This record gives sequence, structure tokens and C-alpha cells, in this order.
Amino acid sequence: MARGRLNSGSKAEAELPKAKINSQSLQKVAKLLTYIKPYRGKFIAGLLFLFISSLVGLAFPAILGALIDAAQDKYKYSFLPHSITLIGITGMVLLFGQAFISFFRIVWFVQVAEKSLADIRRDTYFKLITLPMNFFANRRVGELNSRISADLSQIQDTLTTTIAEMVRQLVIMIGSVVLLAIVSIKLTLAVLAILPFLIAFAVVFGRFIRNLSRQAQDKLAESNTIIEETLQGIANVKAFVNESFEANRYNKILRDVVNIAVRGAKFRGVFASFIVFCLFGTFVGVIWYGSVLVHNHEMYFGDLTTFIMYSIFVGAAMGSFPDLYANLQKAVGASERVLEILDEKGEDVSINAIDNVVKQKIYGNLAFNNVVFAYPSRSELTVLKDISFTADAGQRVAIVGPSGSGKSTMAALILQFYHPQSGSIYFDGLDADEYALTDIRNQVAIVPQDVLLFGGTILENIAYGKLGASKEEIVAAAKKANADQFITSFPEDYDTIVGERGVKLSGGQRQRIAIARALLKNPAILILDEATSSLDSESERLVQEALEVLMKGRTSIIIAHRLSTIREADKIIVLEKGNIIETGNHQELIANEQGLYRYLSQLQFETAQS
Ligand SMILES: Nc1ncnc2c1ncn2[C@@H]1O[C@H](COP(=O)(O)OP(=O)(O)OP(=O)(O)O)[C@@H](O)[C@H]1O
Repeated sequence: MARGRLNSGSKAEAELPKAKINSQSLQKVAKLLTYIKPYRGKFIAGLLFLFISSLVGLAFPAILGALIDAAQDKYKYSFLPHSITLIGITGMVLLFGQAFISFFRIVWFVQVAEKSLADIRRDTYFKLITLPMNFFANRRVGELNSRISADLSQIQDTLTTTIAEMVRQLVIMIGSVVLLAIVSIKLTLAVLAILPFLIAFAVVFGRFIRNLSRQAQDKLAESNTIIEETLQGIANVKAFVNESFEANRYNKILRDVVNIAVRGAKFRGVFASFIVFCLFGTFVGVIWYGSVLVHNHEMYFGDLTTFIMYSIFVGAAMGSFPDLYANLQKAVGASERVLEILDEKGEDVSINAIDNVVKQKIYGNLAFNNVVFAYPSRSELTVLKDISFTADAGQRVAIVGPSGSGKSTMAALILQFYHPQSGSIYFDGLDADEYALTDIRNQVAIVPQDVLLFGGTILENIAYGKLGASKEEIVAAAKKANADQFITSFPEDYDTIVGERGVKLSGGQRQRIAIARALLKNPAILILDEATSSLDSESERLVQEALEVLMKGRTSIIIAHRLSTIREADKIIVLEKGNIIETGNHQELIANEQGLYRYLSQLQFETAQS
């Protein structure tokens, strides 16, 4: 019956919203069910075995009744042997047969569910990572991740248990009602007159209680967000001595959780007491009426036992439907959400690495032609307004400008993370749209401001630039990137684990790893997003040296924060509020007394001196 969880603990899938089950939603689910297709043989066999084992289960009340009657030398069923022992043996044989069949149906259902779910998971993950950047800009990634895993678990549960349980309970319920009528039509009518009303009441009241429990769960989820956020930003909490502020915030929300849970508990108490009273009242009534029939010799005692067992079957089956139906609704909702992702249009990247190899070589000539761009998530703010510039193969072009002027956005456009609203980007004189997306990304490398290292060894982290690179190639790249020395100073050398659970590397060391990665990738065009935080002078020298090696022979776009590092650039583009306001080399720009470049240079020079 409605087992609304009213304590504030919550399972992930308990929070999943339910969807309406109608022809439209079922059509969508059917699309997801195509994932079962490769395993349909096992699935159908499992359903068949389930059907058989449920039918066999229906025989037991009759056999138990027959055993009890046989004890009094009464044999009602002609198809059963007229001997207590033989009836007992028949029961045992059926039981064994049922156990045997159940084993296979459970194994097959789990196999089908696991395999098809793995396929859905693989496709969803691949679709997710090939979705355009804009998809991620509008969503909280953590939320997306937990939502998808909860949705997929719900679908998995439904495939492994809910569908099987529904079929089983349906067979048992229909079978039991038929068999009840055969045993005693009078008693059957008495039971059927009461049970549906009781169950309808339980469903309606149960739903009300579930709503209350959902409110408690939502509040609890809100409180968990506080924990998550504060733990992620623990350094901020400590630095601002805001521990008591956070503790109070958390405490307040916890009090709300308790209030809602306690209010719900009162309703739950009323509900449970009423149901227990009515349900057991019904059974007491049935047994009373049955005893009267037995007493008047209108019914055997064994029949009464059989009858009571079938009534319990019917009650349990009816009671299980609301939960099973709710599970099905959640699964439909979950399927719809997973399908939404699967139906999104991903970028043109193939799951087979072989399809992504470079088909059209880029030599490094880059041009922006009247590029206008606004982020799709903030379309009212034009970030780049009519940007035009060229970078010839092998040139170094620096982009400078105040914070928020659009420098990183230009890098994102070169990497084709977004597309300009108007204007074009050209590689070797050809519009970017004429290249395969992977061709561009394979031949452009970025050394970002903040280098993210994956959990794994240093070797694997460098190899990310060229999967399948040999150890010699990796070490050679690390040497050129001035990284070999610090790597070999670790006891585990290139096998040192870095990332969240491994050794923490300094900013300069991480940058040199990123440079080694980029060297290994050997791109035609290089984007350097210079770190804003300055390194100590030794580290700075090592990084700068490595960058010199990296930039040699390639087009380099340097997003510069420290103007001292770009004096040698062939061209400097000064950006302000999305417009190019000056272009030239260092000498030319510094000569412009009213220019922004000269002003910014002086500002940095004075700051450095002071
Ligand atoms: N993903 C995004 N979605 C919406 N707006 C964005 C996004 N990324 C950046 N912006 C906005 O675009 C503008 C330009 O940002 P951008 O990061 O390109 O500047 P920047 O010159 O690189 O700044 P900084 O020197 O601080 O890194 C800013 O107003 C910023 O708020």
C-alpha cells in the first residue's frame, strides 16, 4: 500500500518527478525501448518464464487447502492424487519447478537490463560530451550529472524489477480472483465489495502523504546544497570567518525539514492506524463469515484456508499497484529526460577515433572577418563587435585589453566552441564551416590560464595531447617544456599520480605539463591564455622558455595579461569592450601617446616598480 516515506531520508529516485502516462509519453519511451531490441530473445523468454512461475505460484493455496482437507479424508480436486504424501510431493515438485524457472527469469531480466542500460549510458555520455558548449552554459553541470544518473538508475530499476513485478502481480490478481470465485462465490463477492474502496482510499490519502514527504525531501536537498557549496568554497568560508553564518543558515533549513517531517508524521499515523484497522477488519470479517459457512457444512476447512490465502494475494497485488504505477511514471519521466539529451543535436565528432583524424591540413593562416558575437545564453550583450584581423602562418599575435573585453571569447571562437552571429573565421583562407570540426580542433591547441589535470599519472596527462604517443615522445615533449626535471625529481617519476587525489603541482609546473601536452599535439595554431597570477621569477623563466620552444614555427595567439611578455609579438591587437581599438607592434603602439596600450603599459610598469 502507499508507503510514503515520511522521514526525511531520501533515495535518489524517490525525488524523481513523475510523468503522465499517455500515448505520447509511451511513444517516447518506446523509442528508448529500442535499446532492448538486441536482447529481445532473452527479454521475451524472461517474460514467459515470469508468466509461468506466477501461474505456478497460484497453485500453492489450492495445494495447501487440499493438504488440510486430505488430513480429514476429504478430497475435493480430482486432478490431485488422493494421498496426503503425494499431494505434499506434488507441492514440492511444483515449488522446485518454480524456483528453477524463477532463477532464469531473474538472471535474464538483469542481463537484458544491464546490457541495454550500459548501451543507453554510453550513448548518453557520448552525446553529452559532444553537445555544444552552449548546452553547458545554461545548466549546472553537477546537477545535470546527478540527475542523469538518477534517471538512468530509475530506468534500470524499472527494467529489472518494476515491469516483472507488474506482470507477476497482474497474473496473480486476476488468477486469484478467478480461483476465489471457484472456491466460494459468496465470500468472493463479500471481499470484492470492500477491498477496492479501501484501496482507493489508501491511494488518495497516500498521495497526499507523499506530497508532504516530497516537501521534506526538497527542503533536505536544499540543505545539502548548502553543505556542498560551503565545502567547495571552504577556503572562502574560513577566510571570511563565516562559519557561524553558514551554520545558522544550515540550522534554519534543518528546522524547516523537521517541522515538515513531523507534520507529515501525524497524517501518516492516522493513515497507518486506519488502514491496519480496516484491512485486518476485513480479514476478521472474512474469517468470521467463512467459519460460519464451515460450521454450517457449506464449505470445507481446507477451502477456507485456500480462500484466505487467495484473498491475501489479491489484497497484496492491489496494494502493490500504486507503488508500481508510481515507479512506472517516474521511469517514463526519466526516459523523457534522457531522450531529451539523446535527441539534442551534438557536434560533428565521431565516437570512432579513426573518423576524427585530420583530413584537411591547416598551415596556420588565421583571419577574423567582421565577426560579431554574443553568447547564446546572453544574447542581449554583444561581446565581440565587428572584429577583423589576420594572423599569418608562423606569426605571433597578442590580444590585450581590460578584463571582460572579449579576449577569451576570441579564443573560444577560434576553437569553434561557438559560432559568430555574423562574419566569418578563416583558416588558410577557407571559411571555418568548410572544415570538419575535428580538423580545426585537432590542429589548434590551447594552453589555458588554469590548467586542469585529470586524475592519473603525469605520463597520461601529457599523453592527452596525443593519445597513443610513445613514452619516448612524451619524455621528449616534457624535456622541451622544461618539465622533465621536476617530474624526475618525484620518486615515481612519470608515474606520479596527479589530479584531485594525487600530488598537487604548482601553477608553473601545471603550465609546463600543459605546454608538453601542446607540444605533443603539434598544432598549426596555438592559443596561449596567459595566467593572470604571476609566477615567481624562476618559474616564470622556465615557463617562458618552454613557451618560446612551443611557439616556434606556429601561429601563436597570445592572450596577454602582462604586457612585458609580448614585446616581441609581430602584432598586438588592443581590445576594448569588444572592439579592436588599436593594432600594431609594440614600438608602434607605445608611440601613440593617447593610446590604451601605452596607458596600460605605463600602468603595469608603475605597479611593478612600486
Ligand atoms: N559563457 C559565457 N556566457 C555568457 N557570457 C559570457 C560567457 N563567457 C564570458 N562572457 C561575457 O563575455 C564578456 C567577455 O568575456 P571574456 O572572458 O571574453 O573577457 P576577457 O577579456 O577574456 O576577460 P579576462 O581578461 O578577465 O579573462 C564578459 O562580459 C563576460 O561576462
